[in-house]
Amino acid sequence: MNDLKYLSGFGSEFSSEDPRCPNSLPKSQNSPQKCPYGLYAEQLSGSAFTAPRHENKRSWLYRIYPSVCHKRFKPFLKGNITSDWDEIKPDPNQMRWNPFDFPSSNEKRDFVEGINTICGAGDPKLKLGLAVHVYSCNDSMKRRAFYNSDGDLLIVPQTGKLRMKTEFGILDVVPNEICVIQQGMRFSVQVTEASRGYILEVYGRHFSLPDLGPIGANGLANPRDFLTPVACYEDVEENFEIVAKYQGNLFLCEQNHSPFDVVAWHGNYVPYKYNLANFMVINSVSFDHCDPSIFTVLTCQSERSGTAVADFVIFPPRWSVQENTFRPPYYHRNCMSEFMGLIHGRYEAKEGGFLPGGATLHSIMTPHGPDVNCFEKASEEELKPCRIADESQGFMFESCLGLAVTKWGAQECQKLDPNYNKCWEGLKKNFTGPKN
Ligand SMILES: O=C(O)Cc1cc(O)ccc1O
Ligand SMILES: [Fe+2]
Repeated sequence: MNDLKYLSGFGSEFSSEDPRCPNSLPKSQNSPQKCPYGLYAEQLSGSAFTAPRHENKRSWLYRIYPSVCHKRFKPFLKGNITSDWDEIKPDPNQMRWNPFDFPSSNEKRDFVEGINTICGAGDPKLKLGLAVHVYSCNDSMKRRAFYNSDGDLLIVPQTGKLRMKTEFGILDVVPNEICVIQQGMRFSVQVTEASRGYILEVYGRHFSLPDLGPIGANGLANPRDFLTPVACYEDVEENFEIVAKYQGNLFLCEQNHSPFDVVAWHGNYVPYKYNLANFMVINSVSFDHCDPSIFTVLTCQSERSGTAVADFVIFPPRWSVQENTFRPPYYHRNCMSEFMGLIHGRYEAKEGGFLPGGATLHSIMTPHGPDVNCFEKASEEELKPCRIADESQGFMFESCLGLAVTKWGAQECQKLDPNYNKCWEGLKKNFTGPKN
């Protein structure tokens, strides 16, 4: 199973049949009196039935058993997932986390047990807001599947390949790729080594591609580079656990068959992956530093136009050519929250201290920008065309909401770097004008 097949496109109407059951998709209707091969028809709705056509999302799944064939849910008390944003007092300080730990080798932890919430805002009950989590695991989910009833998960692996077995088929996701598993979709994560990464969860709308405006019809993340799996069922009648995240808490129920029993499906509500190396980078070729929104891969919009509950932005390898310009990120204060992670390499504004597998949070209006070394180097360097962020990939989850840090993020993970502010302490006074 190494040559997985994928369907290409973003937001397309796809259809897929497992080749072991030709003609398993009903023709020209969704719900025939009897489905081919004795399958059950089941609709998975990702939008209100009545949502406008351009936002209307649903898929039809043709499966061996309908999903309702399961026992009752009970609380599942593992990991540190939460949507309680009042665990600790607010703290506007710049925050930097050292790389998060892998599980110790004498402990077995699967993906769902290994999710820890760092920060977030809003309420899954109101379908508004987001959460940022990190995961760290060393065991595959065996006869266990997970689904999130609270929203969509954008998963950013940092170490280790994830084999995402979903109801729609199988996706392999390696570091420098991302995947999105949308609300309600069942999946199971298989790993082959200690694995770690980041998760952006959005409670409200689904992710969309940013508008391109004057860029034109092509560029940034192109729709054809988004890949969706093909139908691949298993007919296994054994005990399976279904873990659900519901209103910020985990629950577990059992059933006597595999949830990955979908023989055929069609629709526009699907899981997908994207390779960040396919991002077509657009940037300034004259002077000045573009705002990082120019690197937006996916956005989850709020009701306010042009304002995101969460943007997923990357800092990809590229040429830097601006003339007469301080080329790294400018010093700034932002009305948005900025959570950053590093997949590999180094981030141009902070060559030390911000490490792969770690993170930073610069909260609303909290000042930040290049560290002392970066400022001094970039103020003096000869402005030849040069590659930046080569062999590197940083990213940002940027949100219009104020993010609260959880108890795990602030205390229990023990990764906060108390010396983060020192990186700006040596900034000198270079002022040459009169005193008053
Ligand atoms: O703070 C950061 O490092 C992220 C960032 C990058 C950039 O190029 C411009 C603004 C910005 O917030
Ligand atoms: Fe910033």
